[in-house]
Amino acid sequence: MSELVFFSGTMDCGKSTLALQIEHNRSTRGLQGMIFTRNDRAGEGRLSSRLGLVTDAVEARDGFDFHSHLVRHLTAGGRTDYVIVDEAQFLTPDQIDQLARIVDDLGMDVFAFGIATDFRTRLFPGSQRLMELADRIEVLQVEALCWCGARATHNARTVGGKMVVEGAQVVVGDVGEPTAEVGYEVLCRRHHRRRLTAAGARAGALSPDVLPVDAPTAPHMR
Ligand SMILES: Nc1ncnc2c1ncn2[C@@H]1O[C@H](COP(=O)(O)OP(=O)(O)O)[C@@H](O)[C@H]1O
Ligand SMILES: Cc1cn([C@H]2C[C@H](O)[C@@H](COP(=O)(O)O)O2)c(=O)[nH]c1=O
Repeated sequence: MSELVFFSGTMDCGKSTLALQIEHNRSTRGLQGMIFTRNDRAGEGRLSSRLGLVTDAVEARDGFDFHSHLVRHLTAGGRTDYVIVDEAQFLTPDQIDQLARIVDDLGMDVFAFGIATDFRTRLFPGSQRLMELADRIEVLQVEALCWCGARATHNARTVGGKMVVEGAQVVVGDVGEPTAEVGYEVLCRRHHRRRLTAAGARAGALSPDVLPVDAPTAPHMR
Protein backbone atom coordinates (compact mmCIF):
# COMPACT_ATOMS: atom_id res chain seq x y z
CA MET A 1 0.00 0.00 0.00
CA SER A 2 1.54 3.33 -0.98
CA GLU A 3 1.93 6.05 1.64
CA LEU A 4 2.27 9.77 2.16
CA VAL A 5 5.03 10.16 4.75
CA PHE A 6 6.02 13.46 6.38
CA PHE A 7 9.59 13.48 7.72
CA SER A 8 9.79 16.44 10.04
CA GLY A 9 12.35 18.07 12.32
CA THR A 10 14.05 21.37 13.03
CA MET A 11 16.40 22.98 10.55
CA ASP A 12 19.77 21.20 10.31
CA CYS A 13 18.60 17.82 11.66
CA GLY A 14 19.35 15.86 8.47
CA LYS A 15 16.10 15.92 6.48
CA SER A 16 17.68 16.60 3.09
CA THR A 17 20.38 14.03 3.82
CA LEU A 18 17.70 11.42 4.51
CA ALA A 19 15.85 12.43 1.34
CA LEU A 20 19.04 11.84 -0.66
CA GLN A 21 19.63 8.50 1.11
CA ILE A 22 16.12 7.28 0.32
CA GLU A 23 16.66 8.33 -3.29
CA HIS A 24 20.02 6.54 -3.41
CA ASN A 25 18.75 3.29 -1.88
CA ARG A 26 15.74 3.09 -4.17
CA SER A 27 17.46 4.13 -7.38
CA THR A 28 20.28 1.63 -6.84
CA ARG A 29 17.56 -1.07 -6.78
CA GLY A 30 16.27 0.04 -10.16
CA LEU A 31 13.35 2.15 -8.97
CA GLN A 32 12.67 5.49 -10.63
CA GLY A 33 12.02 8.54 -8.46
CA MET A 34 10.75 12.03 -9.22
CA ILE A 35 12.40 14.63 -6.97
CA PHE A 36 10.88 18.01 -6.18
CA THR A 37 11.95 20.92 -4.04
CA ARG A 38 11.23 24.58 -3.48
CA ASN A 39 13.64 27.35 -2.43
CA ASP A 40 16.62 25.14 -1.63
CA ARG A 41 19.60 27.21 -0.44
CA ALA A 42 21.72 25.74 -3.29
CA GLY A 43 19.45 27.39 -5.87
CA GLU A 44 16.57 26.55 -8.21
CA GLY A 45 16.09 22.92 -9.15
CA ARG A 46 18.56 21.59 -6.58
CA LEU A 47 18.12 19.41 -3.51
CA SER A 48 21.17 19.84 -1.27
CA SER A 49 22.36 18.57 2.09
CA ARG A 50 24.90 20.20 4.40
CA LEU A 51 26.93 16.99 4.12
CA GLY A 52 27.81 18.16 0.61
CA LEU A 53 25.53 15.92 -1.42
CA VAL A 54 23.31 17.52 -4.04
CA THR A 55 21.03 16.33 -6.81
CA ASP A 56 18.85 17.85 -9.51
CA ALA A 57 15.19 18.32 -8.69
CA VAL A 58 12.07 19.82 -10.23
CA GLU A 59 11.42 23.27 -8.72
CA ALA A 60 7.82 23.47 -7.48
CA ARG A 61 7.06 27.15 -8.07
CA ASP A 62 3.85 29.03 -7.21
CA GLY A 63 0.90 27.38 -8.94
CA PHE A 64 2.84 24.21 -9.75
CA ASP A 65 0.52 21.17 -9.90
CA PHE A 66 2.28 17.99 -8.71
CA HIS A 67 -0.53 15.65 -9.77
CA SER A 68 -0.83 17.08 -13.29
CA HIS A 69 2.96 17.01 -13.66
CA LEU A 70 3.06 13.29 -12.79
CA VAL A 71 0.07 12.47 -15.01
CA ARG A 72 1.68 14.29 -17.98
CA HIS A 73 4.94 12.45 -17.35
CA LEU A 74 3.22 9.03 -17.24
CA THR A 75 1.04 9.81 -20.28
CA ALA A 76 4.17 10.67 -22.26
CA GLY A 77 5.50 7.19 -21.49
CA GLY A 78 7.65 8.15 -18.48
CA ARG A 79 8.00 6.00 -15.41
CA THR A 80 7.88 7.05 -11.75
CA ASP A 81 7.78 4.65 -8.81
CA TYR A 82 8.04 7.12 -5.93
CA VAL A 83 8.14 10.83 -5.23
CA ILE A 84 10.45 12.86 -2.95
CA VAL A 85 9.59 16.44 -1.95
CA ASP A 86 12.04 18.53 0.07
CA GLU A 87 11.31 21.89 1.76
CA ALA A 88 7.65 20.82 1.82
CA GLN A 89 6.84 23.51 4.40
CA PHE A 90 6.91 26.03 1.53
CA LEU A 91 4.12 24.29 -0.41
CA THR A 92 0.50 25.43 -0.32
CA PRO A 93 -2.19 23.26 1.29
CA ASP A 94 -3.58 22.61 -2.23
CA GLN A 95 -0.21 21.27 -3.34
CA ILE A 96 -0.16 18.90 -0.34
CA ASP A 97 -3.61 17.67 -1.40
CA GLN A 98 -2.12 16.96 -4.84
CA LEU A 99 0.58 14.85 -3.18
CA ALA A 100 -2.10 12.82 -1.36
CA ARG A 101 -3.86 12.30 -4.72
CA ILE A 102 -0.63 10.96 -6.21
CA VAL A 103 -0.51 8.36 -3.42
CA ASP A 104 -4.20 7.38 -3.65
CA ASP A 105 -4.83 7.60 -7.41
CA LEU A 106 -1.42 6.85 -8.93
CA GLY A 107 -0.27 4.36 -6.28
CA MET A 108 3.12 5.98 -5.60
CA ASP A 109 4.84 6.50 -2.26
CA VAL A 110 5.38 10.19 -1.53
CA PHE A 111 8.13 11.14 0.94
CA ALA A 112 7.85 14.77 2.04
CA PHE A 113 10.52 16.51 4.13
CA GLY A 114 10.20 19.80 5.96
CA ILE A 115 10.25 21.85 9.12
CA ALA A 116 6.94 21.99 10.95
CA THR A 117 7.08 25.45 12.48
CA ASP A 118 8.44 28.84 11.53
CA PHE A 119 10.61 31.27 13.53
CA ARG A 120 7.51 32.36 15.49
CA THR A 121 6.73 28.71 16.43
CA ARG A 122 3.68 28.74 14.10
CA LEU A 123 2.96 25.89 11.73
CA PHE A 124 3.70 26.51 8.06
CA PRO A 125 0.44 26.01 6.09
CA GLY A 126 2.07 23.23 4.01
CA SER A 127 3.28 21.41 7.13
CA GLN A 128 -0.10 21.76 8.80
CA ARG A 129 -1.78 20.14 5.79
CA LEU A 130 0.83 17.37 5.79
CA MET A 131 0.05 16.65 9.44
CA GLU A 132 -3.63 16.50 8.55
CA LEU A 133 -3.19 14.18 5.56
CA ALA A 134 -0.04 12.08 6.05
CA ASP A 135 -0.30 8.32 6.60
CA ARG A 136 2.77 8.61 8.79
CA ILE A 137 4.74 11.41 10.45
CA GLU A 138 8.35 10.57 11.21
CA VAL A 139 10.35 12.81 13.52
CA LEU A 140 14.03 12.61 12.60
CA GLN A 141 16.19 10.70 15.04
CA VAL A 142 19.37 12.80 14.80
CA GLU A 143 18.96 15.50 17.43
CA ALA A 144 19.94 19.00 16.53
CA LEU A 145 21.05 20.59 19.81
CA CYS A 146 20.38 23.93 21.44
CA TRP A 147 23.51 25.79 22.69
CA CYS A 148 22.57 24.58 26.22
CA GLY A 149 22.85 20.93 25.15
CA ALA A 150 19.11 20.17 25.22
CA ARG A 151 17.37 18.79 22.17
CA ALA A 152 16.54 21.63 19.80
CA THR A 153 12.83 21.71 19.03
CA HIS A 154 12.39 25.20 17.58
CA ASN A 155 13.84 27.40 14.86
CA ALA A 156 14.91 30.95 15.69
CA ARG A 157 15.56 33.70 13.15
CA THR A 158 18.20 36.35 13.72
CA VAL A 159 18.45 39.68 11.94
CA GLY A 160 21.81 41.36 12.31
CA GLY A 161 22.65 38.76 14.99
CA LYS A 162 19.55 39.48 17.13
CA MET A 163 16.65 37.04 17.51
CA VAL A 164 13.40 38.36 16.02
CA VAL A 165 9.79 37.20 16.27
CA GLU A 166 8.30 39.40 13.58
CA GLY A 167 8.74 39.40 9.82
CA ALA A 168 7.80 37.49 6.67
CA GLN A 169 7.19 33.79 7.22
CA VAL A 170 9.47 32.77 4.33
CA VAL A 171 13.07 34.00 4.18
CA VAL A 172 15.55 31.48 2.78
CA GLY A 173 18.65 31.24 4.96
CA ASP A 174 20.97 29.01 6.92
CA VAL A 175 22.11 28.14 10.43
CA GLY A 176 25.66 28.76 11.64
CA GLU A 177 26.08 32.08 9.85
CA PRO A 178 25.78 34.63 12.67
CA THR A 179 27.13 37.44 10.51
CA ALA A 180 24.49 36.95 7.79
CA GLU A 181 21.82 39.66 7.62
CA VAL A 182 19.17 36.97 8.17
CA GLY A 183 20.28 33.78 9.90
CA TYR A 184 18.75 30.90 11.80
CA GLU A 185 19.59 29.02 15.00
CA VAL A 186 17.93 25.95 16.48
CA LEU A 187 16.97 26.26 20.15
CA CYS A 188 15.14 24.31 22.85
CA ARG A 189 11.69 25.68 23.71
CA ARG A 190 12.90 27.26 26.95
CA HIS A 191 15.52 29.35 25.19
CA HIS A 192 13.26 30.13 22.24
CA ARG A 193 10.68 31.50 24.72
CA ARG A 194 13.37 33.55 26.44
CA ARG A 195 14.79 34.64 23.08
CA LEU A 196 18.22 33.53 24.21
CA THR A 197 20.52 32.54 21.36
CA ALA A 198 24.10 31.29 21.74
CA ALA A 199 25.44 34.82 21.17
CA GLY A 200 23.01 36.24 23.74
CA ALA A 201 24.02 33.61 26.29
CA ARG A 202 27.72 34.38 25.72
CA ALA A 203 27.12 38.11 26.07
CA GLY A 204 25.13 37.49 29.29
CA ALA A 205 27.96 35.39 30.74
CA LEU A 206 30.44 38.19 30.06
CA SER A 207 28.17 40.95 31.36
CA PRO A 208 29.52 42.88 34.39
CA ASP A 209 25.94 42.80 35.75
CA VAL A 210 26.11 39.14 36.72
CA LEU A 211 26.36 38.37 40.43
CA PRO A 212 29.75 37.39 41.80
CA VAL A 213 29.95 33.63 42.46
CA ASP A 214 30.25 34.04 46.23
CA ALA A 215 27.20 36.33 46.53
CA PRO A 216 24.58 35.03 48.97
CA THR A 217 21.78 33.24 47.15
CA ALA A 218 18.16 34.10 47.94
CA PRO A 219 16.29 31.06 49.37
CA HIS A 220 13.83 30.94 46.43
CA MET A 221 16.73 30.63 43.96
CA ARG A 222 18.43 27.66 45.59
N1 LIG B 1 31.03 18.33 8.71
C1 LIG B 1 30.05 17.50 9.08
N2 LIG B 1 30.33 16.27 9.55
C2 LIG B 1 29.35 15.41 9.91
N3 LIG B 1 28.04 15.70 9.83
C3 LIG B 1 27.72 16.90 9.37
C4 LIG B 1 28.69 17.87 8.97
N4 LIG B 1 28.03 18.98 8.55
C5 LIG B 1 26.71 18.71 8.71
N5 LIG B 1 26.53 17.48 9.20
C6 LIG B 1 25.26 16.79 9.51
O1 LIG B 1 24.30 17.21 8.59
C7 LIG B 1 23.10 17.54 9.27
C8 LIG B 1 22.35 18.55 8.44
O2 LIG B 1 21.88 17.88 7.30
P1 LIG B 1 20.84 18.49 6.30
O3 LIG B 1 20.32 17.33 5.52
O4 LIG B 1 21.46 19.61 5.53
O5 LIG B 1 19.72 19.06 7.32
P2 LIG B 1 18.26 19.62 7.07
O6 LIG B 1 17.83 19.29 5.68
O7 LIG B 1 17.41 18.97 8.13
O8 LIG B 1 18.35 21.10 7.32
C9 LIG B 1 23.56 18.05 10.62
O9 LIG B 1 22.60 17.84 11.63
C10 LIG B 1 24.77 17.15 10.89
O10 LIG B 1 24.34 15.94 11.51
C1 LIG C 1 12.37 28.78 10.56
C2 LIG C 1 12.19 29.30 9.16
C3 LIG C 1 12.98 28.81 8.14
N1 LIG C 1 12.82 29.29 6.88
C4 LIG C 1 13.67 28.78 5.79
C5 LIG C 1 15.16 28.81 6.05
C6 LIG C 1 15.66 27.69 5.15
O1 LIG C 1 15.85 28.23 3.85
C7 LIG C 1 14.48 26.70 5.15
C8 LIG C 1 14.71 25.50 6.03
O2 LIG C 1 15.72 24.69 5.48
P1 LIG C 1 16.36 23.39 6.20
O3 LIG C 1 16.78 22.55 5.02
O4 LIG C 1 15.29 22.74 7.02
O5 LIG C 1 17.50 23.86 7.02
O6 LIG C 1 13.36 27.41 5.63
C9 LIG C 1 11.86 30.25 6.61
O7 LIG C 1 11.69 30.67 5.46
N2 LIG C 1 11.08 30.72 7.62
C10 LIG C 1 11.21 30.29 8.89
O8 LIG C 1 10.48 30.78 9.79
